[in-house]
Amino acid sequence: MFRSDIRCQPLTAEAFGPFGDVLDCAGAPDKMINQGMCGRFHDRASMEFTDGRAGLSLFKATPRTLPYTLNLLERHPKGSQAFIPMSEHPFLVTVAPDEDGTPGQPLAFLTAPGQGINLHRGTWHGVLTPLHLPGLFAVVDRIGPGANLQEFSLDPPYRVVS
Ligand SMILES: NC(=O)N[C@@H](O)C(=O)O
Ligand code: NI
Repeated sequence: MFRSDIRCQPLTAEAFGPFGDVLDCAGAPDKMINQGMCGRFHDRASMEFTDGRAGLSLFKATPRTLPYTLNLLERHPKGSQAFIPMSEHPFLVTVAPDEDGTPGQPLAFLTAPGQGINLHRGTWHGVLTPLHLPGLFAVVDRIGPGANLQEFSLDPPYRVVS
């Protein structure tokens, strides 16, 4: 029993703007560095780490398959969270607007190969959801005291479809 289906859409900066930043090398670099041998796509994420600091972690997550049962959303009130894939595979990103402290209608995005995301502080999201092995990601998020995780169970769940 599902509440409804959510159809995946391609991840674009415009559609994802209310929820976070898209990290990719679209278009021309902001600057060429290293004697012209490297394009720098400069300062592309709006990161926050309230009462804490930035941490860099590696996640090795189990790949899921579509259709995907979305039964949990969470958010981090004290910090942003960036997921940078360490393989050129698309992954699933699920987010939802906040409606008076609970998540509204979720949206589902499929990344293009090589795209990463930075979730803005407090954005409702599904947990990291790779669709292919190795499920390896670099993650930049808040390291600090106190709780930084609010979870919301979706019962009945949504079904995310391609
Ligand atoms: N809990 C944790 O470190 N990861 C989650 O926040 C997630 O969004 O995957
Ligand atoms: Ni998270």
